[in-house]
Amino acid sequence: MQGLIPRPRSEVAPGAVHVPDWLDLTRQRELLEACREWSRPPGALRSARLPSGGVMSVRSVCLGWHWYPYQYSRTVDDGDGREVAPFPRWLADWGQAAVTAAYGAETDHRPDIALINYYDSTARMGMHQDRDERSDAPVVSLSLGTACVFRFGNTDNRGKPYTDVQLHSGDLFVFGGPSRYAYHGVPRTLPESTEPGLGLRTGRLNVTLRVSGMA
Ligand SMILES: O=C(O)CCC(=O)C(=O)O
Ligand SMILES: [Fe+2]
Repeated sequence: MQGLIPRPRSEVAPGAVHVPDWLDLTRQRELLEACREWSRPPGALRSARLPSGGVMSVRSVCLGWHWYPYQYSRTVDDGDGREVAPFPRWLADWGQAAVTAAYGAETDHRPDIALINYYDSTARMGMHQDRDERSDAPVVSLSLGTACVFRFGNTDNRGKPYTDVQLHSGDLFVFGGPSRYAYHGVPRTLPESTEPGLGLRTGRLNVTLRVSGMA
């Protein structure tokens, strides 16, 4: 939430940078509108099934490459088999600008995967590494709606040491370099904290932009 007290940017771990309020309300609304578009059937948000038999509590849709545990495909292999929706050029531009904002240096960062996750008030995400990409380029994360506790850990295991950060609507988080393969997760959302001007009544959206390293 773009409150009265500005929240400082912070480097949570080397290469892991939190930039509060990176997206102003106009940009947040644009991204929300796009998420709504991407979530419309046949795209439709779905809960991925884990090999363990469990079902993820977040609902998601992908652009560019379709992710399901634990691989990428050009087709929705765990659904109706259709081709994944294209990754738009403007979103790659946002990804590039995000990396520049986080690291303070121009880059030629060109993401080609977006994972859009929707969290209702009970959804969470266990500690995991993002390691199904064949590129060690940074991961860009954008948040909309309800805030959450984002747990950013270490590269060795799911446990401590970790740092809990609150991600609010409009916040950017980038993890790359030595933090690219750090474990991270969302232990809970904070449903009492919404962004009133956004137009998302409940829940949280998170969009991660990634480089597949695949052709
Ligand atoms: O929702 C978030 O902030 C993190 C999402 C995430 O870690 C993922 O999609 O791999
Ligand atoms: Fe992740």
